[in-house]
Amino acid sequence: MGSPVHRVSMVDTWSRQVHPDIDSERYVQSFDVERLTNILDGGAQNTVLRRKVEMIIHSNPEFNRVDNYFMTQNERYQAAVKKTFHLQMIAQRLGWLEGGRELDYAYRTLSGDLTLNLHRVFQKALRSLGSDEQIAKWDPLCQKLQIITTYAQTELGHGTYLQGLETEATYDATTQEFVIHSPTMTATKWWPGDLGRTATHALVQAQLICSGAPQGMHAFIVPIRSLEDHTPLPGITVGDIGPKMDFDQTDNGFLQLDHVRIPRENMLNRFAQVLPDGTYTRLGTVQNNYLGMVVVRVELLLGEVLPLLQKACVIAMRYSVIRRQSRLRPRDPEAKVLDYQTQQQKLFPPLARCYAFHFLAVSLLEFFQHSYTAILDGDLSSLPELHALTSGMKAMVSEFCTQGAETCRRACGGHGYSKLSGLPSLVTKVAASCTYEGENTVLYLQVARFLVKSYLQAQVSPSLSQRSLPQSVAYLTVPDLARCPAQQAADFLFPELYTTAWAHVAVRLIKDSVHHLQTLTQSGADQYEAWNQTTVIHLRAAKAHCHYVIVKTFKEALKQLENEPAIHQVLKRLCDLHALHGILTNSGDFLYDGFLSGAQVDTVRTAYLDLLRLIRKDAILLTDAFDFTDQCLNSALGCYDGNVYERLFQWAQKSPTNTQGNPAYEKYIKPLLQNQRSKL
Ligand SMILES: CCCCCCC/C=C/C(=O)SCCNC(=O)CCNC(=O)[C@H](O)C(C)(C)COP(=O)(O)OP(=O)(O)OC[C@H]1O[C@@H](n2cnc3c(N)ncnc32)[C@H](O)[C@@H]1OP(=O)(O)O
Ligand SMILES: Cc1cc2nc3c(=O)[nH]c(=O)nc-3n(C[C@H](O)[C@H](O)[C@H](O)COP(=O)(O)OP(=O)(O)OC[C@H]3O[C@@H](n4cnc5c(N)ncnc54)[C@H](O)[C@@H]3O)c2cc1C
Repeated sequence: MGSPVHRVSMVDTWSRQVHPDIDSERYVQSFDVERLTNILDGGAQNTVLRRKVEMIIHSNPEFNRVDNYFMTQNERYQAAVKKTFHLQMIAQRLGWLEGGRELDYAYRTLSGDLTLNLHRVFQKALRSLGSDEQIAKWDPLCQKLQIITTYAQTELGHGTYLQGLETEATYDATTQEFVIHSPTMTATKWWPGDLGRTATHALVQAQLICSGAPQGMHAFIVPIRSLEDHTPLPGITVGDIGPKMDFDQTDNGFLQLDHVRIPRENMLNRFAQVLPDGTYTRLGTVQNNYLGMVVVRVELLLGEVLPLLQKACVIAMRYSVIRRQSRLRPRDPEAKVLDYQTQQQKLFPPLARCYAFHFLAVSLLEFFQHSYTAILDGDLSSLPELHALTSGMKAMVSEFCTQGAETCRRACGGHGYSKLSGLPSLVTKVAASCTYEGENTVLYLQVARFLVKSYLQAQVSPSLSQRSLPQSVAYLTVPDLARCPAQQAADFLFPELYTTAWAHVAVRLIKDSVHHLQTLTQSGADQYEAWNQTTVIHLRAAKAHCHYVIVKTFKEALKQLENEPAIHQVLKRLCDLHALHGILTNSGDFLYDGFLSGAQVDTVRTAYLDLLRLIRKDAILLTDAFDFTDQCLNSALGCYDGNVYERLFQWAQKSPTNTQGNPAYEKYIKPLLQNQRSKL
């Protein structure tokens, strides 16, 4: 078993006693929590390493985060720079490499406290879009922080529609340079992280113009600040975009370029290049230059988005066994709020999603690693499926993590509204993930486009396409059940059954979306108008497909755990809950064509409610298994020991509003009172 000491706060020396209400949740363990942590970490040796990294960080006062909630935007930024560079020094001393496990664990531990996230995005884009020589030149500079970089794609006028970007990169063959220019106000780069005050170089996505002809979006490395004193270079106007919903630690910035000249070698040229005389050559389509985004979408899920929901679940679950409110029976003591079925209904579906999304992200990463090397070598055959999968999964995971985090916040009642609970900042952070790296609706529609193509391919030659269709849509050719055979609640607890049910709904909705599209085009609408008039229908189909992929992946992950019965049992319950919750919240889609009857939906609900009861006894252990330290959670409600009220009270005392007197009294209240008194 894992040592609880590791998880207990090291900052609050007064609280060493674990609250009996949370202690009792850990008495009887129906599975080995430590083993589940190991599984989530990808092996026991990783757990050991992660904890070692956490110890190094937590024992270092430079990384203290207790004052975070009381800082201004400026203070947060400065603290983040300080911590980021301190971490880099530690990493250099201990030999932690970028991309290595130790630094990844350090980033996880300090998530939300560091800056230079876009420096890492730049590196991923460089490795995807740069030639081997370009990587060899720029990557070491990035690694040693000799240059600080950002990824500058979005403009004031365009974020989604990359073909609409206005920044120009015009090739001048006489000097063999590109002239990078923002021709309009709306061409101003807007949003890139680390740009406002920190970066020395930007990867600028711009429309390439060669011999007078536009060639679409390409990536250029542009120096923007002096390496001597960080002042903006000639032709560069740069600054911070101002207050945001969150991400105070990040200097999201703006950038205007006035005919800035860079050498020809600064265009990233793995997939396209400009020869000295201005001849342009390209491998495949211009969309290959979007590869950097695909990479980041995959890595975001496990690295950034999912931990936000996991943390929200840990906090809300722990608080819910400490918080006692009302009585279940008149003579009982007040009940833990987690014992109310409605509280379980709030918290257990997000908890189940934490696990579903974990196994999804692991499987997606495997698929990605498998196809990425081939793509870099010029074999682009897996790119359409990779793009569709990463787009869909990024959209669904961020959508449900955002929804789940807000549900957790509200499940904590009034205290969930206090920043000291940690929940508001989790909610506002995760909300951004629905927008950055591709706005979710837009990404779902990319999935829909892929589904329409795949469906049509499957129709042309079902037997041929059974072999040639990408694996994630192979189910489009599998003979479908018209009616669900399940009758009893227990029948719905077969992963094969509910995966088939989701496949049925996805196929029907995809077929329906294609039908509507074709009906409109046959009635005279052009293909673009027909597409727009059916996008609401396509969106639904894309979401059903994503549900199917996630349920199927969870089912397959369970299969790998069959030799660990206790863990298998508890995760199977979560998988069942996840799938059945999805059916219940989308029951119209299952009822529509009679796949399920009303009576069967009732039976699904019976099975689902039973699962809530079963999961209840393991709920705290299932969140303990995420193994976040108290420092990492930084929540007065979510600490391992459950001493919620003491901590909330103590933390509130640190507020400057309590420690710095009340200047408003001296300035406004006192004079008014004195004035009134003098008139009496
Ligand atoms: C601690 C927290 C850290 C937080 C860090 C946050 C950092 C955030 C960074 C950012 O946000 S960077 C900016 C991200 N921006 C985006 O993601 C933009 C979103 N837009 C797009 O991805 C694309 O423009 C689009 C929406 C996919 C559409 O592009 P376009 O209009 O050019 O293409 P289409 O006409 O729709 O499609 C043509 C063809 O190309 C295929 N395709 C599109 N994208 C890709 C891709 N990435 N990879 C491969 N293929 C792609 C598409 O499927 C079409 O194929 P066919 O159907 O014609 O076969
Ligand atoms: C916190 C944060 C950090 C960011 N960091 C960076 C960064 O480092 N670098 C960078 O380059 N960018 C960054 N961005 C920008 C981000 O990538 C874009 O905001 C995002 O891609 C969405 O684009 P947009 O803002 O143009 O939204 P829009 O596309 O204008 O979306 C507005 C609405 O229009 C809808 N819409 C748009 N197009 C379509 C369509 N074709 N069909 C149907 N509906 C459509 C959307 O669904 C949405 O409802 C960041 C943004 C945030 C919030």
